[in-house]
Amino acid sequence: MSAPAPPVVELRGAAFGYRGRPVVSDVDLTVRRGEVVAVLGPNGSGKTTLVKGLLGLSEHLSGQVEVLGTPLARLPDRTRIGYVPQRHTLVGGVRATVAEVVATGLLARRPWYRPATRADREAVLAAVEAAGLADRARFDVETLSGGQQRRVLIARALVARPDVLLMDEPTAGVDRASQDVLTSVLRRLADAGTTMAIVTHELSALRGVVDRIVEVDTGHVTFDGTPEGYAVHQGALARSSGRTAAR
Ligand SMILES: Nc1ncnc2c1ncn2[C@@H]1O[C@H](COP(=O)(O)OP(=O)(O)OP(=O)(O)O)[C@@H](O)[C@H]1O
Repeated sequence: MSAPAPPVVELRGAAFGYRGRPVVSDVDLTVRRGEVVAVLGPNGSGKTTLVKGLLGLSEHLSGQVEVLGTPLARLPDRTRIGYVPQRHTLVGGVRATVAEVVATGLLARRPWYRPATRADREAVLAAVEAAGLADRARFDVETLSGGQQRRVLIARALVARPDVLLMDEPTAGVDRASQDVLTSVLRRLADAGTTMAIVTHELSALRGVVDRIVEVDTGHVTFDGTPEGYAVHQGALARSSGRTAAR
């Protein structure tokens, strides 16, 4: 058997929250290179707080958090983590093309006043293409659908070639056809070996994309295993509560 891939994200007894109050706690979680993990759970269970904790956007209150072997607080380069936030589209007063918005994903590495290099432009085109938007690169983002705008945000997160991509409900709130396109983009990224943690309520949209499921309930990880194992876990829960398993 080959050795397991190296961990990209490693949490041991970690707690995250706001203003000193934990929302998620006792989290033990290892995400290895190339894994695609779905983070599931009821509304308000702490999924977003957990993901934001890896970005320094919620407070890290206790336990160990390492990204690529470096404690989070000492991580020198946050562009190693890509992030697609929840419920965001790009409407607003600023007019910009798809390529321009995606290029802003490189600004954390390159100050705005230094001209873009050829490598930067190639990285932008590669990210736009990975998001299935090659034919829209020169379009104003405000002319795009909500699902296409979501893909612009995925491209913006990808352009700095992060070691792990964190996404908060990437398929929520878009119509079925856009959801299918988003799913195929995520599948291509997974096939290319992109490490991803995806918060979602729509596991069915990610069938065949995720290879592991982490369930968060009332601030704790209550399941961590394969999609098949999760189906068994849900069935057992339904039986123990006297309900028939949802089909
Ligand atoms: N900025 C904040 N300050 C204080 N409390 C917050 C903040 N953001 C979220 N919370 C609280 O943390 C708890 C968990 O919220 P969180 O958004 O992490 O849950 P979630 O599982 O992602 O929910 P959903 O599925 O609805 O997005 C909630 O009680 C929420 O009110």
